[in-house]
Amino acid sequence: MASQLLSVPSFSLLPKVSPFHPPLLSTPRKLPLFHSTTCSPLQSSSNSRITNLQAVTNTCSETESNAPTETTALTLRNICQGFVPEHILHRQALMEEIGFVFPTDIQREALPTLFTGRDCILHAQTGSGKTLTYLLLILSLINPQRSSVQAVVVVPTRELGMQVTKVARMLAAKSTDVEVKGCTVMALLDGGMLRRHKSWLKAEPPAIVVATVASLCHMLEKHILRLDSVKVLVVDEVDFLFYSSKQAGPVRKLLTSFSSCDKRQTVFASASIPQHKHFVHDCMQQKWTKRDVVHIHVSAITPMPLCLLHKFIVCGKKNKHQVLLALLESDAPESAIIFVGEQSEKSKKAGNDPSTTLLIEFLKTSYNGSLEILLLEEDMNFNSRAASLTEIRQGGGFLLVSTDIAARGIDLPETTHIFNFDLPQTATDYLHRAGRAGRKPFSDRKCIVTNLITSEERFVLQRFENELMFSCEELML
Ligand SMILES: Nc1ncnc2c1ncn2[C@@H]1O[C@H](COP(=O)(O)OP(=O)(O)OP(=O)(O)O)[C@@H](O)[C@H]1O
Repeated sequence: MASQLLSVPSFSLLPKVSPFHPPLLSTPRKLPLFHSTTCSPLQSSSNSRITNLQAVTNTCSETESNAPTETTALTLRNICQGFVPEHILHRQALMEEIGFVFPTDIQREALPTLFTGRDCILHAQTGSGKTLTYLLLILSLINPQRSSVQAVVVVPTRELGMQVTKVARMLAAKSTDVEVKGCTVMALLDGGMLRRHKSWLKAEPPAIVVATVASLCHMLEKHILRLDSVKVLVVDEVDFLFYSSKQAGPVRKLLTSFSSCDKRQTVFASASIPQHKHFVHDCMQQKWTKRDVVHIHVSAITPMPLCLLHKFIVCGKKNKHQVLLALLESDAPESAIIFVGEQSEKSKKAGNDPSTTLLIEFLKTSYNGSLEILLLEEDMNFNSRAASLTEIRQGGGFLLVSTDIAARGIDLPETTHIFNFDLPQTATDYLHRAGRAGRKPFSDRKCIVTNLITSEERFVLQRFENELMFSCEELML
């Protein structure tokens, strides 16, 4: 089994410097373009891999998962029965209304392992349902009768935290037909009202806390929150947090000083784990996880969803706005996100307007379509950021201009088009931006990612194509 998959080209995003381990290669490997057919949701995923590092004693060999062959009728309920409380599985909202009937590949591969209590690294494409995977584990472990924090989910941004909290509350809500206490979920996020949270934590600790790193560490350092009763600690977008100069230190402290890996189940999730073998090794060495951590890698040879079609158009910097307008008219997206690069410090100092502002102003005067134009960027205050996303969530039909703040984890399933008005900095950023579209796990619908580039940027896009193994079709002006 172990050797079978070793010949498959391994996907690995290579950052310039790894916070996990010194880089092995300084330049990205040029990989052949490789396409494979997507796994039907009901088939076992032939390109998924599960690595158990203890079993293979540091060789980082990868074994094909032994997913059952007769999975045709396997439902989420089948997988969760006996682990997740019946009243949650019974809830109409979970199974039918929301449409969570069949498991996605990562849910089918990971849940049985997670239910055994093993630490896991969930490594699967954007929009593949990693959130529901770890939330179902959490619901299988917590006791609503106990008044203590039993699960913590750490996220990189307030926006992602709000989204995860919403899903957790929906799943954990008190059932109407049975006498079972619902679980409380606290959102402990940057920009939140920490004073109110302090009183809440003292009066009646919630069972689940969804937190940004800074807010969580603040509460831990002030001894307002303790992790003694925590059974499961999830770090979502784990690579992003480890690469963030501000957040990496506090995350490590959280994993090793504020709590011990021996006393909790640890789950890491992301669609991109650069140099994942080193990362798994470091997880064990640094005691971020136990030594029998399992790396569950779904769609290892197709890092981006195959329902995404990638295009590019070469244009001059000066006519980018007009080209975008023409694309919006010709493509007529149902909902779209336009990603714009962050303003440089130099440009800020020179007193220039950020590109986001310029683009919003241009669209407001020139775009005649029916989509509502919205803005999301770091420099907005937290209330305006929340308002932008709330407006979006009330039904699609949006044209969201955003920096990379919307690139990680944000789930807007109505998004049909992504426009990279400015190219992202890295292939990993490309993967996450593109992955804001194509987020309906069982849909065949194609979504489009269009890159507006100058002729000098063509080689950068080609590098992304090689690293992420996709190909981009050229559009002519
Ligand atoms: N079993 C399922 N059946 C149908 N839809 C599902 C299922 N599981 C998850 N989804 C939906 O799929 C979408 C993507 O899920 P989710 O946000 O968890 O993706 P993700 O893997 O965390 O992506 P990312 O890496 O971008 O954060 C959500 O809208 C979610 O409701």
